[in-house]
Amino acid sequence: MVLTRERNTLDHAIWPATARATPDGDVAVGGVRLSDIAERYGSPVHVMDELDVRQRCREFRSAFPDAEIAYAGKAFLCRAMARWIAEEGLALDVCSAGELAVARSVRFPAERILMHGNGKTPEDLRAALSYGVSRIVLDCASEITRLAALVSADRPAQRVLIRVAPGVDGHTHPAVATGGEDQKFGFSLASGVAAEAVRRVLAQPGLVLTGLHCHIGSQITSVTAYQQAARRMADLLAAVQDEHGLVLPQLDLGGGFAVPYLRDQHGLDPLTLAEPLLTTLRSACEVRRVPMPRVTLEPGRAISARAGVTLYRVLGIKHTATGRVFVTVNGGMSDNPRPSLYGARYSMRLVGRHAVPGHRSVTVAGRHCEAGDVLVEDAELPADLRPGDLLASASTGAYHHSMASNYNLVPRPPVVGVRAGESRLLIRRETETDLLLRDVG
Ligand SMILES: Cc1ncc(COP(=O)(O)O)c(C=O)c1O
Ligand SMILES: N[C@@H](CCCC[NH3+])C(=O)O
Repeated sequence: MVLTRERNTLDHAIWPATARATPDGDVAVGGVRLSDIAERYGSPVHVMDELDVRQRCREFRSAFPDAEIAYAGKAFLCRAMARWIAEEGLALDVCSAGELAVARSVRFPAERILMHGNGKTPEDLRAALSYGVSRIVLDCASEITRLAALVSADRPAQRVLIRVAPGVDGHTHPAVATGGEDQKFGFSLASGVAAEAVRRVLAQPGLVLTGLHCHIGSQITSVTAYQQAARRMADLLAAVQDEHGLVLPQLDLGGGFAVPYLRDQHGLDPLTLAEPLLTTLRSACEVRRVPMPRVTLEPGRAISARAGVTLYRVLGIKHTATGRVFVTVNGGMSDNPRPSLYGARYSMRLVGRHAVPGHRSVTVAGRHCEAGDVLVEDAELPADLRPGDLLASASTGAYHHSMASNYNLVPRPPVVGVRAGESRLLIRRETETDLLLRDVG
């Protein structure tokens, strides 16, 4: 069997750190063959490379040694992930009582948890207070009074940050752009609403303002956008110092650092960002005569995306009258909604066997009842692809399982962790019994 080198290599920009192509056409991640994982746990199945996650955590910590790195749990959270994050010394950003429940179940240190959300419910706030999370990031005026009312007189004041909309364009997909004025997150800096939020928080005895926060969006490649946000936030730090004589010790610049999903795409790695961002912030603080605050960063995707691989079985191959070839797999928009939500592009690779030479461009479609349920529009796959073959999609560790749905009442796939030649179930496959449990009518 002849295989070109190009097709048998793995691009580690998008595949997990431990991924290796095996001589017989398979891929091993964490020392475990993907075809063995599909055999043992069924498909579709998400695979998470523990070492990849840990390495990404270490890269952030060494690029920003003085900063707090808070993993954004919305990208992917389960108990094992929360333990890895805690062990690597990161903090955790949660944005619901549900995410907090996972953190709580592994006793993630409350001192290292921040709670976010533009619409936190009273239940979210109560859960945060009851676990004693170190900071709650306030996002709208009514939340200031709601939280203050929940903080009882006999407990210590709650530390809070204020989320600011800094008016920065991160040049990303509109659905995940959160730095500008015309979106739902935060208090506007330009209109003075953020400065008014500071006044309101300072008037609440149950709340202690410890800093400011902004998050300009997700999948951002521009260092300049982060620099601009840092300057604008330094403006507000200075304004708070001037008006209230208050030095805020923390500045949370959010997450959003891009990762590549295809070999020709660019990401924004922590080492590239660190020096220009911190230099900009330091000099902005100097010019405005405010002390340099402690920086927090909140990477989600940049920690977990590349650790993930999703495996699918080919169910059928269809040739349309227009000449298009559809390869239908046993998953789709319920385990990966990103192509239909953002037009996100992915790769697909045959694993588990060698193909005879010869590739063609095909559309990999999901099993859901939507014409738009397409995972990859233009996958280069072997011409001898057949039903039963196993396909692997790389960079699926962030915003896949966490955004999965039960559309068409298809149970959500399991998540399997791999490390040092061993695999273990982290989240089991959802069953029809699970689905029926909620249906109590
Ligand atoms: C407040 C906040 N922090 C951090 C993140 C993590 O974003 P990303 O996964 O793009 O790093 C998000 C999501 O965009 C967010 O809303
Ligand atoms: N869900 C988005 C990112 C949103 C980040 C959360 N604020 C994605 O899949 O790219």
